[in-house]
Amino acid sequence: MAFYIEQLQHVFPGLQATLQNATNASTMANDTATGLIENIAGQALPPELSSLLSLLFSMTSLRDWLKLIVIGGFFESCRRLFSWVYTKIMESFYMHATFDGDDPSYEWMMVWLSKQPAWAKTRDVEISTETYGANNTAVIVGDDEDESGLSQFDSTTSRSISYVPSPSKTYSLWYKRRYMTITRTREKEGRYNQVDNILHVNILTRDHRVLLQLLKEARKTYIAAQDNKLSIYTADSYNDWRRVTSRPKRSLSSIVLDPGIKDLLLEDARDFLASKQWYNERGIPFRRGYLLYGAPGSGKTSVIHSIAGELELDIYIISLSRIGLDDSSLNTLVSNLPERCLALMEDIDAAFTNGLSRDLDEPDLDEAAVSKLKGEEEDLQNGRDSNGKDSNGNGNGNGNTPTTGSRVTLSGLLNALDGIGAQEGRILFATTNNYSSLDPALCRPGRMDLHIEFKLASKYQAKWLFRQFYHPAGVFDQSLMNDDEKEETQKEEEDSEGLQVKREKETGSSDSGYSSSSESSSPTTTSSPVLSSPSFPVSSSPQSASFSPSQTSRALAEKYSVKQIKSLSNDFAKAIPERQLSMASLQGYLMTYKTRPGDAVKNVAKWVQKEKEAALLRQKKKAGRGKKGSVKSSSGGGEEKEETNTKEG
Ligand SMILES: Nc1ncnc2c1ncn2[C@@H]1O[C@H](COP(=O)(O)OP(=O)(O)OP(=O)(O)O)[C@@H](O)[C@H]1O
Repeated sequence: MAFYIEQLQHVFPGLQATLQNATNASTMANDTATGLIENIAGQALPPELSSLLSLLFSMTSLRDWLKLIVIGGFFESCRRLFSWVYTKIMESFYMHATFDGDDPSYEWMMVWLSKQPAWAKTRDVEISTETYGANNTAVIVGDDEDESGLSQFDSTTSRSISYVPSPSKTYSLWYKRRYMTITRTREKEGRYNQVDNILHVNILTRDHRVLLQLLKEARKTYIAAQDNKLSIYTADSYNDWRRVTSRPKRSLSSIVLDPGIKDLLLEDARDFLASKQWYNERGIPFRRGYLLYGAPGSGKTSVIHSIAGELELDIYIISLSRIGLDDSSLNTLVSNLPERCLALMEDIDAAFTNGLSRDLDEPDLDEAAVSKLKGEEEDLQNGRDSNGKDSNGNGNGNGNTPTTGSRVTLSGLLNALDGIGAQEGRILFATTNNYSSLDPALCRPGRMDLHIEFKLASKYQAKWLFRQFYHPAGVFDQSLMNDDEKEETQKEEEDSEGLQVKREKETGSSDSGYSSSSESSSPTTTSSPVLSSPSFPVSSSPQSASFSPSQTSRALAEKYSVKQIKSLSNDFAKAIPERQLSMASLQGYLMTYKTRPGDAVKNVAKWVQKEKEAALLRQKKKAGRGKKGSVKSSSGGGEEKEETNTKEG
């Protein structure tokens, strides 16, 4: 204790001295301040103000604040100077490139980055179950197989989990021995604060060729990642094109049409794309339009999908019935199409006929078109006819008139298709089930140059669909056939054409399955033979055929040789009535016998019979409704008359 007291006595004088010094300093400062104030006051300040100032300066905390402001100001200036010097250095030694999320180049860069090892090793990540497009710019986690053989997907969403480096973080990597930093940011912009992704790339070089090389490489990587896929774009509510998905290309050989149609379409489109100069020299607008019309479920959308894949064109879906679409936004959309692309307008008649052929509860055509192009299994199982359309594409006939939210007028569409703003180099495909309702102005060459009719399935198509479906290699690839097989196939094709020519002579009408614009008559003068044909509706009802999930098991697949499949296909075709069922319904039927071609042939006659009966029933119902409707409209809404008519019916 005595020791501590002694120590305190030692320290105390020291403390006393320090305090004395501080007080002296403070008094000196006070004196200085007072002197300063007196000086100023002596010059101009009124006595009240000078006394206030002297009071303020006598407060030590204020002096400390002043010191802090001076020191803080100094450091802030240093920081700004450093940042200015840094920016100058960056500007003079680095190249800075910005990639906007809306631009395809952003996608190229993201795909390229996803292939860089540094991207996968990053430790600051954003986890998501998003697929980030089919190009997969994300690192996919956990699709290893567990013991049960199932992928370890997120059980609630059935999606795989993936990650991408977090936004607003800077990542560095080396590119061609150059240091490079990458920052992905998310910025809100526009009136509605829509989020925009931006990629900032800094490369330590002054050589523009490095950036160019990087871009080329990124584009190549993107194309390689796209291998066998095509991108599908739709317009968002701001009329900007957005890539909604990419789908695997569909091989053209998987679509069975009457001989010549696929070649005609593909060759024509190929020829068009290669003849830009020819068009320019003659002053003809470099655009080509195809109108595919006819029975629902006959392969119109599928063939467009395949052609886009063959020509390596992305598909841009223009939905004329989109809510909020008007003439000017349609014009903007069409003029914003890229130079080489395939624009698709599905059900072109629906926009002007208020859904003449569509069900009330049908989803937005935009969505419908995308999902159709996805080629979903569900779609395959039910056949296209599950959407409720009959073979004439006339919907459910319930008399209700669906309203579309679109405000596009015919003249607006005509202008968009070949007005001044219309994009050069684009290929337009339009489809309709109701050819006769189209305005001749819409169908004239220049807008729709080639009109191709898709009919209900012929025996030839039924046979080849069967072969494709059950061929052990998946697709009956004609290029892999030996000479004998090729000869046989050619004979079959000729027979098919011969049959058509014969029928043409008999009936005086062409049944070639397609007609070009030069052959086709105006839609107002002739109704499509298919649409007016009394064929029965083509509803595929998988339930109607005997079906149990276990029967479709691959494990139970019967083994058939190509020869057997061929012979079965002939029997199958014999049982299918000519031009009465859609290809989609045939496909739907075959789906119920996925691995049992023998049973498919055995039961086909029964199925056809059932389909006929169901179709007759539907036709009767429809006729009854038609009668009722016509009396209703002519009676001016008289309830009494309607009741009488129903009774009569
Ligand atoms: N000619 C065909 N060859 C092979 N499959 C076909 C053919 N026609 C239709 N399909 C099958 O039927 C389904 C529906 O076809 P798709 O959507 O192309 O018909 P669509 O004519 O466009 O019908 P819609 O007029 O109703 O739009 C697809 O799954 C497709 O595989």
